[in-house]
Amino acid sequence: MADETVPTLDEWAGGAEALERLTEVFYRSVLKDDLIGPLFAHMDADHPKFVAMWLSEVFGGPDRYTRERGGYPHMLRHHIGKAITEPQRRRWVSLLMDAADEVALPDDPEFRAAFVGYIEWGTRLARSNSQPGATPPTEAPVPRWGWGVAPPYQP
Ligand code: HEM
Repeated sequence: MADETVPTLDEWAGGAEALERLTEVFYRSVLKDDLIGPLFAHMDADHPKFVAMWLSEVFGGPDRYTRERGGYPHMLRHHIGKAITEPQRRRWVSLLMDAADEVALPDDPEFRAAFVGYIEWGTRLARSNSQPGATPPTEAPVPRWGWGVAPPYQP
């Protein structure tokens, strides 16, 4: 059973609003980036909102991406065949971390460790699922990410 006294990562981050601010700033810099900008040239204007919904659900918030956007299968379809390279993955991570600082997501060690842990995991899956001939599972729940070994420090 979840420990009710420990906030979710979504709550700690500031909820949907904070994650939307994050993805707005992030995709603004992605679009200007030489290495990964071209991959996103035709993205939906609401793409930042959809990715914020995904992140909020992963981090323990409401299951809006599953209910309103098609869940894991829909997200997966967007990565299939994109042949994301390791330098592109690293740039994606790096720009997201810059955006996290810019919008002032909580910068305590516990939150950032959990946040970067999911982002490393998720981007490595996105890269491998995007390779030609990849056969990732086509059905799966949206993953749920928690604090791991270091919940918020409470003296
Ligand atoms: C934790 C890592 C990642 C997450 C959570 C994530 C999440 C998502 C989601 C939710 C969508 C679908 C949005 C929708 O519902 O319309 C999407 C699409 C996409 N993602 Fe990712 N992604 C990740 C990593 C990456 C990486 C590393 C790249 C490439 C460097 C990438 C490239 C794309 C592209 C090109 C699309 C389609 C954009 C379009 O609409 O044209 N993603 N991603």
